[in-house]
Order: sequence, then structure tokens, then C-alpha cells
Amino acid sequence: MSEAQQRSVRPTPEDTLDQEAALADSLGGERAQPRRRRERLTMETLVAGLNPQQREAVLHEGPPVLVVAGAGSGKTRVLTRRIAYLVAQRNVHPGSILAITFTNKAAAEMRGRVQELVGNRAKLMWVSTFHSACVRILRAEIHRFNLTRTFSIYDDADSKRLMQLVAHDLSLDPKRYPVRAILNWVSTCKNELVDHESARSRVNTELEENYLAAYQEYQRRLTAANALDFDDLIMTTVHLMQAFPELREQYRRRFRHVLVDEYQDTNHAQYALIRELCSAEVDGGQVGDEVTVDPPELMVVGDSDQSIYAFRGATIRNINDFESDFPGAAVIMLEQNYRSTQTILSAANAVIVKNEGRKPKRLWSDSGDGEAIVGYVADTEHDEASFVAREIDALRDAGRARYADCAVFYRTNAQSRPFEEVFIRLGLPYKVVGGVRFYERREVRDAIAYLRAIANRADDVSVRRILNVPKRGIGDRAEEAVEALAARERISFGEALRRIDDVTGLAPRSAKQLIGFADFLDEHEAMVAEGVPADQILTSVLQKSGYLAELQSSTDPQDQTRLENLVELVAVAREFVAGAIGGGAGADALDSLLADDGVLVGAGLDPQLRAEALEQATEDGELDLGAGAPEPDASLGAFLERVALVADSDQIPPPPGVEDEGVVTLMTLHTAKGLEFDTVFLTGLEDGVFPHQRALTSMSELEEERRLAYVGVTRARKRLYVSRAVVRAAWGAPQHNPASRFLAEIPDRLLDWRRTEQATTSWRSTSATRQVQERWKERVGFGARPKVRTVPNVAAGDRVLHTTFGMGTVIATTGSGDDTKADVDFGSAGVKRLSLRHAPLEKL
Ligand SMILES: Nc1ncnc2c1ncn2[C@@H]1O[C@H](COP(=O)(O)OP(=O)(O)OP(=O)(O)O)[C@@H](O)[C@H]1O
Ligand SMILES: [Mg+2]
Repeated sequence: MSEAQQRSVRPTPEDTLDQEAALADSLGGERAQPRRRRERLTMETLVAGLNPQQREAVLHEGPPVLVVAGAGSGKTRVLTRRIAYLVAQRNVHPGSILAITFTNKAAAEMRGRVQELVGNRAKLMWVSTFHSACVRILRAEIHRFNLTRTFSIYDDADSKRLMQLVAHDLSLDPKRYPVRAILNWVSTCKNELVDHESARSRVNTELEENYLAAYQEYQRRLTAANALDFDDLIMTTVHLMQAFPELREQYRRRFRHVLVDEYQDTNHAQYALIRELCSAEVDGGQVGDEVTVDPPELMVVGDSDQSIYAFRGATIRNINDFESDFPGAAVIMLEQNYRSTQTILSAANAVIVKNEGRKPKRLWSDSGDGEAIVGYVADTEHDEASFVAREIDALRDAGRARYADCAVFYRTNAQSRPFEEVFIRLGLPYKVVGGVRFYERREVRDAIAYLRAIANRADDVSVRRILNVPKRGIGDRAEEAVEALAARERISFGEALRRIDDVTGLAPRSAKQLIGFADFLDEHEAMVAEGVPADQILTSVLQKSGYLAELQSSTDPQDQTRLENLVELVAVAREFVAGAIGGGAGADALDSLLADDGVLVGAGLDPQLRAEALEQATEDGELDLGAGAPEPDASLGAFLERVALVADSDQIPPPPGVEDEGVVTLMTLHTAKGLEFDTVFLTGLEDGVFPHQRALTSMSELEEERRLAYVGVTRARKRLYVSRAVVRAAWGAPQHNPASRFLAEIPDRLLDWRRTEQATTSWRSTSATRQVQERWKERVGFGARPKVRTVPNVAAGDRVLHTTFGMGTVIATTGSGDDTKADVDFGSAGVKRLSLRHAPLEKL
């Protein structure tokens, strides 16, 4: 029975709540609403619409429980419902619930659903990603490891920059020691909880000896900069709990229920954290440490067929060994899929059974066969994009889909480009999730570096990034002189800036500029100390640093875009501050808010919980604080934390309202995990693209790619399209790719081929490149045919194909007739100036 059918038989809790809300509204009593909810949230409503296994999972009490099941079987729904049930029926305090989800998007969804079910009490829960939860713990506890709570969080780009400095200073040959490789080694160590001291045990070769040296120096500089990288967030939290057993006890007392979604993608460090919090026996503590607190109830849900983060250390072992890790654990299997049609499911199953050594799973759907899967073979990636765009338009015209119901998936971020080009041309609204993300743009990173330098002067990477941005005449020599003082005195670079008089060998002009820069930092640091909100600090920084002025006076059109991005960043900060401060009346308001909810009244409330309730309520704009109440967190530090933890999938557009039909979502398969869409386009199904080139020679990587395919297929609810391009411009040169082996694994009976490779015969016999080459020969007079000297007629913005450089976009043309030259941007192959008469190039 589909969800729609079920709804007509018996109202789901959501329906009941809608009716309740309407009723409460009509009574005009906002306050009456939460109480009514509480009364009406009976057992039946809480488990309504669940099948027996799901119900068992929701009601389970006591020992740890693992819910394993295929995609779309309601695992996330079980978690969400269980939380509601715990609070409503088992009187569990929301503040004692920790729910871990992989993306911030999923976290928001979970909180939202629980809020629908139990009202304001949901605000007291911790619902977050592993990283966010650890940051929260670390902010409170990290002083025990001699860092301060204002520590910076280094993202991938920062880590890379820092490692570059380290590798350079250690004179490591970049060919033998690419920064990526060193960082991977370090990351693997951290994911396995091996810190820079114990890593020596892993060193056997000279190569590893140097990795270790880099790890140690990198970590020394991170600590000196009062910073942690992403992997540190988890490792450090685990190490804190192991080093301070009383701390572990404190958090065990606090979290009585721990729930983890997407457990198949946890790595060892994350697993260890769960163990610290939930295991009946803990390791890592000192002799004589006893666990005095009963372990909390633990529920994890996952699907080993969807494990797609092995490259970040995720291990299926955590699911497979759950029962031995947590003796006495219960395992519940779900078998009914509520998301997809049987056709889509059959395709997914047919692909995933090709992986070896997996436990067979039964997954069925009763929502009927539905539509056949549509297959399409395009000539080029541009044709593939056009096909997708046409199809979305046709579905929409027929009233069968809104833009927001459609998603286009691809293997790597770079593949979004042709889709964007076609969508822009056709005016089809879309949003790319991931790719060059907003926070990775140069100007945004510069602005954030300014803020970080102000929040944490010891953050060398940030301070040095903006030292001469915009240009203020501080050259490399001056920077080195300051660095020398910092090294000599064992202080941070930022600290050394305060002692310019002690820096030797500085030209007076440089000294003056450095002092000006240090004053600028001091001035803004004082603003932070005074509690000036983050948005005002950002605005002041952009103005007083001269950054805005430089962009404003530039004639480069790109600088215009940069300016717009900074305006956007200020808007983000403003929104953040507004959300943090909200409107209302003081600490009493919190009590009445909580009292209204029927929980947490009076003096019995744990002060830490109370502080958190306050934080949550103000964050949600429900409370404003009068004098005497703790400050809401609109601070620079809080803003930077928010910025550091945004996930790719946070950019997924919100579901459309009644008027608004939203936009098409473009994203990589990795980002799509956990989501669902009515219509899914799975594109680029070519060997070498998906599965990725790298996976073609490794069995285990190929299996991981296959799980990725399984994730992709199972995102679709009603309609699935699978497509590929015969010729694709990868890394510049067009390549002729064979069909993905995953395509062949989908049984033909499920497929409706709209266009097959036969239809592309002209491309089959000779590749696109070869055709261009032939025509070029004709044009420039090679070969047997008579000379035809035509110059391709291109203009800025046109797409072209070059036999060597591949696909490109014309930036500008100069000259005329036979002398016309064009500047063409070939992406990774760079920008080339070409004579149009001679270049083997063709307009697309
Ligand atoms: N018992 C049920 N009755 C009706 N619909 C259900 C039921 N259980 C789950 N669903 C719906 O099925 C869809 C898939 O559920 P959910 O996202 O919880 O699955 P999942 O197992 O977490 O999937 P994934 O493995 O992709 O994360 C959702 O739209 C959910 O609302
Ligand atoms: Mg899920």
C-alpha cells in the first residue's frame, strides 16, 4: 500500500497534528496547542503508518539495536519516530537525546519532523552531524588539552595550505610527496585515532618517515594556531573522553539515548566515540576507571550496500560487527521499500547483487511496476544535457513534475558544466549543490580569513593569507622577517606583528604597513571583545581593509561577481545575527515557553540543560533576552563555527511552496545520499566516468562505485532516466567512452531505450575529434580535398571543440576575416589565443 493509500485509510500522526494545529489556531490559543499535542500523542498516533518491524524498532527498549535495511525502507523514518516516541511516551527528556545524522540537511529535517510531533521540546535535543556534535563538546572541554574554546576549524583548503607550508619547510620534493598524499596519510591516521605521537608505530619506510615528520610539524603548527582540522574534531573528542573518564561519565549521564543514521558510513574514530558514550565496557580509560553510569540506549540504522565513503575511512565493519561490539544487541531488518516503484527497485537490486560477499537482502515494494526506466545514448555530453532539459520540460508541460521534483546526478562535480550551460540557455531554473561552493570562492575565503584572524590571532594560515590582500605593500621579504621573529621567540605570526620594533631587517615603509595592519587587527579584536555582532564586524572589515574599495574600482567583470558574493556573505551574517537575537522578553520567557510545553518547570532543571534550552530558543528566534539573562550567541566565533560546518547538501533548495515550483537540483551521487526525488536523471554512465577511471583496476573500488550506483538508482521514487554520452571532453581532450558496466547490469526488460548507440552511428565509426580533424584538414587545405578556407564564425560565449585542447568557451575575439583570433578558455587546459583560420577547432 502506498503512503497515499494509507493516508486515506488511517490518518498518520502528521495528519492528526495538522488537524490539531488548525483547531488550536481556530481557538486562537497558541498556548493551548502544545498541551493538546501532548494529550493527543497517544501510542496509536506515534506508531501509526509503521509496519510491524518498524514498530518494533520504535518501541524497542534496553540493549543496543541495529536496524539494517535497504534503501527507502524507512530507516530514517524509524529514527525520527522513535525520538518522538521516547519523548511523548517514555517521558525521556529531549535534552538527553543525541541524534547523529550525516548531513546538516538531514539534521534539520529530523529536528523539523520531531518539532511537528512534540513542539518546542524538540529544541533541547542534540540533532547534528558527528562534526557539529564534537565541536559543541570541544568548545566546552578543550581547555583540558590546552587549546582555548575560540579554536579555529580548518577545512580542506586550509589544511592543504598549511601542509604546503610544512612540506616546503621540510624540503619535501613535491613530486615524490604531493601534498594530497601526505594529507591522506595524516587523515587515515586520525580516522584511526592515531595521533602524531603514536604514528611512529606505523612507519616502516623512508616515505612514511617523511609523512610522519610532516604530520608532526603540521600538528605542531595547528596547535600553535589554536586550530583543529576536520579529522581532529572527532579524534580529539574521543581522546578527551579517554583521558578524562569523569568527562565521559558526565556525557553518558547526559545522553541517555543515542541514535545514529547512516551508520554504514562511520569511520573508526566515529565508532570509537559511540563506544565511549554507549558501550557497557569502555576501553582506553586508565586502570581502575569504572563505568558507573549505565550505558544509554543506542540505536543505529544503516545499509551496508550504501557505504560510499571508504575513501574517508568509513568501514562496513562497523555494521557487520555491531553484534560483537555491543554484546546482547538486537538486530531488526526492514524489507518493504516505500520509496520507489518495483521497476526502479529491480534495477537497483540487479546492480548491487554483482557485488561479492554481501549479505543478500530482500527488498520489495507494493507500489506497482510504474514506468519503465528510460535509457538514452547521446552523442556528446552537451547532447545529453539537452536531452535532460527537454525531458524535464516535457514532464512539466504534461503536468507530471515540478522542477523541484527533478534531480540530475553525476559522478564528479566537473560534470555539472554542460548541464548548467544548457539550462541557462533554456531558462530552466536550477541549483548546483557542491562544486565550487560559495565558501570556497576566493573573495569569500579572504573575508573569512579576516574574521578568523580577528577571532584567533594565533591562526597563522589566516593571518598570512590576508597580510597583503588587498595589496598594501607588504612583500615576501617583510613576511619572512616577521616569520623569523615568530620562530625565534616561539610565538605566532600574529603575535609577532605586535612587536614590529623587534623585527630585524625591515624597510621603514614595510614596518609602517605592518604596524598599520596590526592596528587594524587590534581595532577589530576590540570590537569582538565589546560584543559587536558578527555582521557589523564583517562590514567594518571589508570597508576598512580596503577590500571593497579595490573591487569597486576594478573594471574586471569578475570583480563585480566577487563584490556580489561579498554582499551575499554580509547577508548571511546578518541573517545569522538576526536568528541568534530574535524577539521576546528575558529568562522568564524561557520558563513560560518550557512550561507551556509541559516539561522542565521550576528548579529541578539542570543548569546546563537550561542554558542550552535558552540557546536553542534564542537561535530559533522565539526568545529575546532582557537584562541579566545570558547573552545570545551572535558573536563572531559562533558565526565562524556555523560557516565552518556547512555541508554540501545544505545548499539543497527548500521544498517549494504552493506558488513556487522550485528548481531542478544538480548534484554528485555522494551528496544525494539519504535524499529522494520523484524524477532522477542518472547521467554520465560511461566506464571511466562512472565507474570512475580509478576504479577500473581495483575490485574493491569498483564495488564501492557499484554501491554508489545503487544509492543513485534508489533515490528515484517514480521515474528514472539513465544516460551516457559517446564522446565526452574529459580533462580537455574529447574521449570516446564505452557504456558503463552498470548500465549493462540493469535488465533490458526494465528499460525503454529512447536512443541507442545505433542512432549515433556517425559517431561510432569515427569519434567527434576525428570528425573535427577531418573538417579542419579540409578547411586548411590538407588532404585530398580542394582547399576550403573558411574561418569559423565564433563570438564570445560560444562553445568550441579543439582537437587537442578539447571543449572550450570563447572569451573574446580580435581582428577580422582571415586574421581573426580568439581567446578560448579550455578549462584545465588553460586559456589559449588561437588563429581561427589555422586552429583545428569547430564551433559547437
Ligand atoms: N511505513 C511506511 N509507510 C509509508 N511510507 C513510509 C513508511 N516508512 C517509510 N516511508 C516513506 O518511505 C520513504 C523512504 O523512507 P526513509 O527515507 O526513512 O528510508 P531510508 O531507509 O532511510 O532510506 P535511505 O536508505 O535511502 O536513507 C520516505 O518518503 C518515507 O516517508
Ligand atoms: Mg535514510
